[in-house]
Amino acid sequence: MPAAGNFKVCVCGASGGIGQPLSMLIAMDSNVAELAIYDLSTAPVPVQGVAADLSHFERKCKVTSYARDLQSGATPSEVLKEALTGCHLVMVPAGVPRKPGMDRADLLKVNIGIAQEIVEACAKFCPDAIVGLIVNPVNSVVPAMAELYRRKGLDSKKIIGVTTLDVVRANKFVHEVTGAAVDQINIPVIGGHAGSTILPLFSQDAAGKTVPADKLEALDKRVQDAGTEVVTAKAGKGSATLSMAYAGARFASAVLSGLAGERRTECAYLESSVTELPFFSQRVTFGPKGVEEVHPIGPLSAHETKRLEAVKKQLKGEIEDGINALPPASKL
Ligand SMILES: NC(=O)C1=CN([C@@H]2O[C@H](COP(=O)(O)OP(=O)(O)OC[C@H]3O[C@@H](n4cnc5c(N)ncnc54)[C@H](O)[C@@H]3O)[C@@H](O)[C@H]2O)C=CC1
Ligand SMILES: O=C([O-])CC(=O)C(=O)O
Repeated sequence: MPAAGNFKVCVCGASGGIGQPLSMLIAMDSNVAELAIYDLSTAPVPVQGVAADLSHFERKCKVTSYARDLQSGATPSEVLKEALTGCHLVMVPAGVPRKPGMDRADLLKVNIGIAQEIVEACAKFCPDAIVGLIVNPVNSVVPAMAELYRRKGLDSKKIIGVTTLDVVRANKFVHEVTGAAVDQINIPVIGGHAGSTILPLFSQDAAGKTVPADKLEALDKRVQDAGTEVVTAKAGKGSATLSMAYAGARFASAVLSGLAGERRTECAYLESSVTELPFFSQRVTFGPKGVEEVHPIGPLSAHETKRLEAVKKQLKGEIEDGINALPPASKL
């Protein structure tokens, strides 16, 4: 593993609403020496233009771009070979966002194919890299892509769903209710990343514990519905992009710091044995080899214990939906 400051990162879907600000924040991370960005030639902004723009930062990071022209017949693997070779971390915000009235699960059919072509290329060209999947529905896409890695004999714990935005939101909302310093709040959010599968553990944080009992349920519900709050406010023009880029950069920074030997802990969704479900989001410590420790859930309040049962019920079905949506092994 290279020393701190010498990592290569690829962002796939870099011209999109999340991809552009995420690429910007990653290019500013002092651990990143090279940033490769990838998108389709049909993206609203040419990815070459995003790279030209990013390459003017007064930062050491070298930025390269890769566009897949759908007319040329080039496969994702052909275009991604150079982008992915030597990568330590691949972030994937490529995919379709939801519109008002849709659930994240409605995106599975289209987004699983997008995730698959990128993850297949990661398996070929950077099988040891951590792959951070932002693309929705995280609850289903991550199990499917981890299964794809497993079938290829690769480490399925390299495939990680980015749920950091749920923690970021829970921290901000607790700050608003309690007035506690926002940088002192760290609410673990466990379970999954859709509706009632999102379970903030207010009882495990000093400020979270002080939320008045009569406000707890509404706060829990607000964290669950925060994505929809943004989708509704954007009125058909997309979902959270800026807060997601902020959260994605926080996740990327934790992974790269860990690889550099400075261990960091974040909540993340991956293959897990902390519950009877095969995939779950919980606190994870990133170290020099990637995922170093998957932490147990810890003590829960009565409200959280009750909610956990509902989380498991919904998440179980969404994990199965993802794995069932993956083409049979022979077609991979
Ligand atoms: N995990 C989380 O907490 C969150 C996840 N999301 C998800 O992130 C995804 C992206 O959202 P936005 O950036 O707002 O969408 P967007 O439409 O603004 O950008 C998506 C980008 O992906 C590119 N793309 C599409 N198909 C591709 C392919 N086959 N190969 C490479 N690039 C491809 C598009 O050209 C576009 O530039 C959505 O699925 C959304 O639901 C959004 C917010 C939070
Ligand atoms: O709500 C959406 O569709 C996007 C998302 O995952 C979020 O903002 O948490």
